[in-house]
Amino acid sequence: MARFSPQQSRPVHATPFMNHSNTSSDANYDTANPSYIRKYLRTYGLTPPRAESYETQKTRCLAQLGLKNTSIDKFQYLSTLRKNNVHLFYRLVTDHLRELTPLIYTPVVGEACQRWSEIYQQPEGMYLSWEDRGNLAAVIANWPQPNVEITCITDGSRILGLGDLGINGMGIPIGKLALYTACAGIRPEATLPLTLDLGTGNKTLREDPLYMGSRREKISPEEEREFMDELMSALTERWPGIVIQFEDFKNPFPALERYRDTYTCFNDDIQGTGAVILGGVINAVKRSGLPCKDHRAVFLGAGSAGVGVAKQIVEFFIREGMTEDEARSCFYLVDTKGLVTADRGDKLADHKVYFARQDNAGQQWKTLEEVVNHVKPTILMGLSTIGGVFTPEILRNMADWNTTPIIFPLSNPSSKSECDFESAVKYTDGRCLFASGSPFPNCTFTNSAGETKTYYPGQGNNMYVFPGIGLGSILSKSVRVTDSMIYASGESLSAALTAEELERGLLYPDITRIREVSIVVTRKVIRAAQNDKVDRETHLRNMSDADLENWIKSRMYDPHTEVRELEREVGHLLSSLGNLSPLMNGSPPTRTVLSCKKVILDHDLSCGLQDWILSMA
Ligand SMILES: O=C([O-])CC(=O)C(=O)O
Ligand SMILES: [Mg+2]
Repeated sequence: MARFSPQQSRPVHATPFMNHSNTSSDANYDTANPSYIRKYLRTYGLTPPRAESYETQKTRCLAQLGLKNTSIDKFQYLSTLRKNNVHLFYRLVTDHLRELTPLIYTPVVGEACQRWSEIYQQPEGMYLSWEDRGNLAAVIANWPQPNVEITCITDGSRILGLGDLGINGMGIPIGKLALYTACAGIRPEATLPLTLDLGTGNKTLREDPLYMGSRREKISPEEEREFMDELMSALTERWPGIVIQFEDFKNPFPALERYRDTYTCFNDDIQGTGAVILGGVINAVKRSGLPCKDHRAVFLGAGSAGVGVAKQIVEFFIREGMTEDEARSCFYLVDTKGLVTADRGDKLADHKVYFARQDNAGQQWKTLEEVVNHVKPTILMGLSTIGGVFTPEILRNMADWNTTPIIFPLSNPSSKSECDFESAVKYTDGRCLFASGSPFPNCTFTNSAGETKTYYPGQGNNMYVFPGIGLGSILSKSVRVTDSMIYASGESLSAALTAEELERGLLYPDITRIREVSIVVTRKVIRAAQNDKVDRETHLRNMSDADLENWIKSRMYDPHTEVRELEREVGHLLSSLGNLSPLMNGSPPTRTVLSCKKVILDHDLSCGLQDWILSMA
């Protein structure tokens, strides 16, 4: 089926779902379409007469966005734009990544999720409930797009650092997949946002009359496993090879362990966050001038992200020549009970055991302050979801102990960040190497030597790697997402900075270059898949790096060329139609008849030759 068929464009839509934002159907009403395209699409007369340039459309959209007073108003405006004109939405986002990603993704998406049931306006993505078990394949069959390549799934049980938001977490899969499209060019209609309604432990939500999910308590882990087994097989049955990203599960380890060897899946919070921080840490360690073995890292937060990040850095230290034990001993994880030690007296969750300290000689440190004073770390990581917990005193101490303290407050959204950029710069006298999960503005600061400078924060957000992990897995047709593919995404990110970015002291590439960076990340992910022999698109193995990058680029959706694609398609159709008349004399070759038949069927043409051609084939 052609992408833009007249059938889809008829004002009477077959199902209400035809309008959801992951279809391109409403782009048929693009005010940029010239009149012959409108006639072909049968939308002529249904939009204002003038065919506009993108510049005009952009001016109008940005002006309208500027009239919205609150972040939620802006979020909703952009959601509606995505629904009404998906290509225009992505043109705007790719042209204004710095300004618009915070509105469609972290941090505003966090507020949108908190208020999802209140602000809900239109269907986007799929919701699957515990009540649907046994019938998941039938429900999934309702999704109107035939060629889904990637899905992002949440059960809403740990949305960013905001806790259990139940089905209100839907903003997250939608936001993540919008970045897959904007940053890595995965076609919008090839993405499926998926939220599982498996109950919620959030009593306030269960009692909220507007809450749109089921009122049950969260199902048991055994029930969840049964549901997930059915879901994984239903998804791959309908879309063989689909890439499955798990997101914001309260306990993400069981699903990852259970499915990582049998499905093309990964967990963004463990692996994506791990890889993106790896990328920033490689650069920060280099910048610090200290060898890996002299680093000591305190992690506040020993959940999925904390452990995921620490493990990626252990791998980096090992690759730099340390033994695994030496590498592991550089890490001090702190949870709500204090430093994670083997003899603390409580039963440690499985994922914490690897990092439990054995060298504490029976002593326990209960608070972050105590641990930090004991360890005097070179690296301070925040994955705790406790806003402001990196106090001025802790930051000052970090600056006393280190020439270039590495400070990464990674919790999202901004309100949960362990400190803001300005405080980090101020209390370390401008010497910190900084990255946060959510964006912060630049700041200008005069240090104790009287030098005034503009400082640029790093945004160590997984948006730098997950688009490339996803695209690399799709294009290489990987049967699994291996550890080396994840590592490669972070390592390639660290090497992607330009000379100018290094000069500015950045740890991550400028966000405006993210599409370019995603191509490099994708190439490295594909190469890692090839090394691990999990790729099924084996003809890519023999391509040079330059050819592979060009090929990746050629496979990426570019919202700016969509109108031209449509013009090409219609041009092709018109010339095919032009070829029909000579066929009336004598019997045409079968190949020509078949191609005409295809044109007719694809485009639902009702021309006079239709019956004749169909009868010949
Ligand atoms: O969504 C984000 O910005 C990063 C992330 O995965 C999380 O905080 O859970
Ligand atoms: Mg997440």
